[in-house]
Amino acid sequence: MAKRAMQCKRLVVKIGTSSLIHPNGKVNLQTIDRLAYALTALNNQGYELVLVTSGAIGVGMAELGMSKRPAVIAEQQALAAIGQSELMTLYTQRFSDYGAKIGQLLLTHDVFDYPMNRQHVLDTIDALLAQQVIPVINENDSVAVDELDHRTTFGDNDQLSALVAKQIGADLLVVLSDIDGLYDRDPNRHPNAALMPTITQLSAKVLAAAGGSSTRFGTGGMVTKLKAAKTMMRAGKQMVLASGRDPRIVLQILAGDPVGTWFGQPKQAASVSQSFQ
Ligand SMILES: Nc1ncnc2c1ncn2[C@@H]1O[C@H](COP(=O)(O)OP(=O)(O)O)[C@@H](O)[C@H]1O
Ligand SMILES: N[C@@H](CCC(=O)OP(=O)(O)O)C(=O)O
Repeated sequence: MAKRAMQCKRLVVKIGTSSLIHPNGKVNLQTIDRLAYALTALNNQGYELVLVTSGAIGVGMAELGMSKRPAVIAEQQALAAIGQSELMTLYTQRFSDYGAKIGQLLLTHDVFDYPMNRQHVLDTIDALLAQQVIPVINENDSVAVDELDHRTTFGDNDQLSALVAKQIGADLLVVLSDIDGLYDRDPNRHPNAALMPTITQLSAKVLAAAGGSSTRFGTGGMVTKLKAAKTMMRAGKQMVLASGRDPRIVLQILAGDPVGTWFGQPKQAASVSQSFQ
């Protein structure tokens, strides 16, 4: 297969809990290390990038040796408070191993609804990027209760990452998940499911393919990832959904390797779809 034509200067990379935590509940240090390596490599090449990371609750559970996520919201928030600082410690260590600096932003989606708050966030991100510091974003879990229990249709890091990408004018959102792309059915439930490499329209068939999460640590499943794709496509931008098993895949994505599922507008797909002839 030929390469995809990826025109990109500014990108957002989102990684989900299920890529950061082993099935046994321990933190996946190799994934964090490889993510830090890949993003630092891109930073050094001159890309402007932002990391949106989940994992605060998962790392908090690992810290306390808990195997089951508590149902009580305040307990989840307490775990996020514990895990977020540990997560940032791990990122700070690993990024500094490769010579990159990072800065933390904890956001709620509604900051973008208020022009002054929005401007402050955008100014902060711009100032970090101007210093080649990589902004590392998570949802502010002690405030953003909606997302923790998914009682509302909005709010999770898949959609937050798309919102951030749109607001900062990123060309590309890369969503790293525990699955290597969008399938025509949930592959964890249907072994014969087929990967869909290129999506130019979120048709009823595509939307119907998306199920929820079937893992212990993930939350949104494919539904929130397609909502993120919709935000990017409407903004005229691209998204790639790929496996977070080895985050160095981001380097392959930017090199145009046809991995995962590419989402974009039909006119952008002209160059992309040639790769699948
Ligand atoms: N059509 C589909 N294609 C791929 N994955 C799907 C689909 N429908 C549901 N899923 C589920 O979505 C999961 C990924 O979402 P999630 O568990 O929230 O991961 P993350 O923590 O990476 O955000 C997959 O493991 C899979 O079980
Ligand atoms: N903000 C929460 C995670 C929310 C979330 O969207 O999780 P995921 O579905 O794993 O990307 C945390 O850091 O634990």
